[in-house]
Amino acid sequence: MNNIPVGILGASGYAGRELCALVAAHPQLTLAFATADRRRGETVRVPAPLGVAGRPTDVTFVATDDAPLGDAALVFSALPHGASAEWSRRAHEAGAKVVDLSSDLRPGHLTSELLATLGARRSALALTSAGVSAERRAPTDEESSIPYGLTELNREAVRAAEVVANPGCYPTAILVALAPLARAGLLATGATVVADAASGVTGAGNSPREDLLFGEVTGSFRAYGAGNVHRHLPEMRATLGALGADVDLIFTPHLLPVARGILATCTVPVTAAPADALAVWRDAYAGEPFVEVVDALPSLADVQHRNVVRLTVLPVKGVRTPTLQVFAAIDNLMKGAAGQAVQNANLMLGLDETAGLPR
Ligand SMILES: NC(=O)C1=CN([C@@H]2O[C@H](COP(=O)(O)OP(=O)(O)OC[C@H]3O[C@@H](n4cnc5c(N)ncnc54)[C@H](OP(=O)(O)O)[C@@H]3O)[C@@H](O)[C@H]2O)C=CC1
Ligand SMILES: CC(=O)N[C@@H](CCC(=O)OP(=O)(O)O)C(=O)O
Repeated sequence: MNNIPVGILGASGYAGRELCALVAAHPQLTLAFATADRRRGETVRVPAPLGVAGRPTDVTFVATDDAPLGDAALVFSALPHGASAEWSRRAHEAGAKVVDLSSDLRPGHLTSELLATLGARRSALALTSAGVSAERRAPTDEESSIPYGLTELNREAVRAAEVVANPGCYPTAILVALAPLARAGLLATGATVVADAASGVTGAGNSPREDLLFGEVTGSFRAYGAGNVHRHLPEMRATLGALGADVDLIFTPHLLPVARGILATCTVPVTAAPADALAVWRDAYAGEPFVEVVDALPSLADVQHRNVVRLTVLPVKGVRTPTLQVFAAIDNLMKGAAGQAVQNANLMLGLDETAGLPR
């Protein structure tokens, strides 16, 4: 299958631009439309993604209202949360499969308020009445047919799906780091897992914000969303719960003065320290094309412009409770957003999962 038409909503944003580059260089996809409202009518030159053969391509933005949704076999929505779910519904009703990059459709984010707003979306996205009455919590599999698109954890559901909720960038790094422990039953009930993570500023999108000005960010480093209140906690809690872990998660994001990349350090008390801790991750991700389990501590330079999670694990010395530290690095725009969205789209369209993706 070649020349499969795909559309991109929010194509002028950071994630949308990355999607334009990946789609333009993809061997089997072709761009049906790319939307931007403030920059409607503008033509931009999109370079080929690093690590993927291809030439620069010109992309002309159309207004979101003018997007020919029905022309696309699959639509990526890289719109801000709040706006995205409604456009995902429209794209799906127009006949397209959908990968929604926002938090709107992720587990733990579907609220009764959002579901009420979406109204007709219920049947289109196969949510049952149980989902509509749900308060802020993860819908069960019976309530929602929208898989959480953390591909390595949910591959078969993604392959069969019409609509996929692409994960947040921090959860991609942290959940890939923690999932093998949850699956191996090594997380004690009630244990406290601490995840500290730092992200480059493209994680915040490209809408103007005073706290993201060069002068505010450069040469500095700070936490934000502190007090365990960040928007990504619900999807991480829901996913850990679905993997059988009953733990407390404390997550603190930090803003790093680089353009792209996330490094997450997860400190995890375990029921018993495995003799060869790294083997747990090597076994869990054997054969995974986009997970690199390595001996050395991963850095942002290792993963920038690549659709991978690179991780390692070390036992923590000098503490009474057996404890591991898992270090995971990703590119927030690639495995954390556009790359993983294309990985999911490849599966949904019956293509090779790795097609068009920089490793
Ligand atoms: N940046 C990242 O690392 C990650 C982002 N995401 C998610 O991906 C999505 C896109 O993120 P990002 O690219 O960073 O965001 P940006 O703010 O950089 O881009 C947002 C895009 O949406 C358009 N847009 C904004 N508001 C509306 C609206 N009300 N209706 C229609 N179009 C609108 C913007 O264009 P215009 O203003 O011209 O309309 C722009 O094209 C978000 O949901 C984000 O949460 C997920 C994981 C990681
Ligand atoms: C540095 C920065 O601000 N990062 C963003 C996360 C980006 C992301 O993953 O976004 P969504 O969950 O919105 O899709 C934040 O902390 O809100």
